[in-house]
Amino acid sequence: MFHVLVSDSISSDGLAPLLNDENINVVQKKVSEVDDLEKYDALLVRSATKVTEELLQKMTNLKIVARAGVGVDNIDVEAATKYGVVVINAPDGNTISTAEHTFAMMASLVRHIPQANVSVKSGEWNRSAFLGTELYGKSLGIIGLGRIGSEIAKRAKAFGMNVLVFDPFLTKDRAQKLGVNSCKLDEVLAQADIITVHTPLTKETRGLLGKENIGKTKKGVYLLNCARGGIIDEEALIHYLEIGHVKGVALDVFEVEPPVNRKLLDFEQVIATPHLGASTKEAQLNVASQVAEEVLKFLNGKPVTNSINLPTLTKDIFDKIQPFYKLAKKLGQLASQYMKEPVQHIGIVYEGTVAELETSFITKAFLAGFLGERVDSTVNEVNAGLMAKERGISFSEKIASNGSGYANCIAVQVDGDHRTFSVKATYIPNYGERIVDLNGFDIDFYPAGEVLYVEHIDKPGVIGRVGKVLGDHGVNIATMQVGRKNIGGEAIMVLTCDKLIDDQLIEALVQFDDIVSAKTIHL
Ligand SMILES: NC(=O)C1=CN([C@@H]2O[C@H](COP(=O)(O)OP(=O)(O)OC[C@H]3O[C@@H](n4cnc5c(N)ncnc54)[C@H](O)[C@@H]3O)[C@@H](O)[C@H]2O)C=CC1
Ligand SMILES: O=C(O)CCC(=O)C(=O)O
Repeated sequence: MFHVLVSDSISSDGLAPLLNDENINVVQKKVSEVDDLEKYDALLVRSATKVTEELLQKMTNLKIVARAGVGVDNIDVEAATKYGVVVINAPDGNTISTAEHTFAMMASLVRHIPQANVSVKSGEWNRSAFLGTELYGKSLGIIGLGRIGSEIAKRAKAFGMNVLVFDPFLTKDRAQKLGVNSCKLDEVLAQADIITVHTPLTKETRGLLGKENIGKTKKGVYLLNCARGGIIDEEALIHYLEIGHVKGVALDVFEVEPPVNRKLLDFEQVIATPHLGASTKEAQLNVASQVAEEVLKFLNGKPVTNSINLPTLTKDIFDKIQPFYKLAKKLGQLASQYMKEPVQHIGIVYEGTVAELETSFITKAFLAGFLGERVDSTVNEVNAGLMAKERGISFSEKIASNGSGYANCIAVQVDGDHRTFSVKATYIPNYGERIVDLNGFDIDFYPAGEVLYVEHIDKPGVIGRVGKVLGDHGVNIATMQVGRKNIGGEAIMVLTCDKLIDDQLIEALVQFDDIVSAKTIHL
């Protein structure tokens, strides 16, 4: 008998596969009301239950946590991974509902429907107070064109809106297919009449619309957040509402839920819902049945698809693959940070001993590393292939014989909209990972920590200048490697540093004529 705890309100119809299984005992109670937490094999949550490390420590028999929804920011995925607990979600069950809710919020916002509703119900008939704006012909800025953003784009086009999108990972092909204009963030900010955010909450997106960026928007802009509290900074919003720069705001999500920032909610031109994006019968049935079926499969020893953290390989095979899996993931992070532009194709070639292993899993590890820099924490080797395809990135793998001269070698080429990036790496048992070729330059370094990548002309004094700039900024160099194709020609320098390299340091480096570019990469 398996014990399953459902600790948030999840559709009972959707839970039917679990409720109807006589080998499964389902308890529907809040975590705080359960005193035998240690007996449960599975935990099903929405966003109210916080799956903390402390809770995981108490649930000693727990094998799987299922999130009936998309965002897993209420689950400590790292701690779950540490305790060997699989975390799954239902990534697309609530996409349509959230897109429709956002659209409803947008229409309500520009036509003052919530305010007019309150006014009529209180006995007033004040038609002139609620003069609205048409959506037709307006420019809608969408930040984050994933599942939800794409559905909003389709609806906006049907309303005759001009759709401007900022998503650093949006390819030309996908933008063309959806009929949207792919823009830089500043272009969206400057041109959009209405801006809606649909990214996950990550360290890059927290405060994405903060004091500086909201300041770049048109006076009279409308802003919406139906993704995650914190992507639009609440204090900055208050400021721009107070000075009349922002005309109206629609919020479904808040930095703290329920919201504590009453000042924001007190503005007449702010409309709000209590995190209702996914609250439809359909979405709740979808996400509940998706996770119920996955949990049932998992408890019966079958592989699951929407796993956030753990791979589904046997330990024996995983142990052999692990060094290459770790290396491939780092290569993915390296390529993603180097490219910082839309990518069309990723080609991976395996040589030597690595080619005898389950390379499709290693390719997925590369994709997980690559997409993890761009999408959110829900990317892993289980879902990376699907996610890459969804984002218009094709990938291929080949097995080659010899060539590199190393006992094993992973060679990757990434083709972007404007350029190509290539890297070769090897794993030497008892020694470690080495990058042995970067963009066609022979090099040899251990990929870890803060990496400074400098493209320069091979001339005397360049290395000294770089060293001095780092010294002047208090950055200690741990290792340094140079590579060139011919004397006096193009060259690269790869330094690993003991401290974060900031934008000022990069600006100081690119002042020199012989330094073509400088980038930081965190591995
Ligand atoms: N209000 C609600 O009830 C719901 C809210 N959500 C939230 O909506 C978010 C988006 O959901 P999906 O569309 O399913 O996710 P998704 O993963 O399909 O799309 C996210 C998109 O954001 C883009 N992105 C990542 N970092 C970015 C950045 N710095 N700047 C611009 N774009 C960036 C990614 O490239 C991707 O295309 C979820 O992470 C979740 O937090 C999801 C469902 C319901
Ligand atoms: O469970 C809910 O209603 C919240 C949905 C959500 O925010 C998500 O799926 O990320």
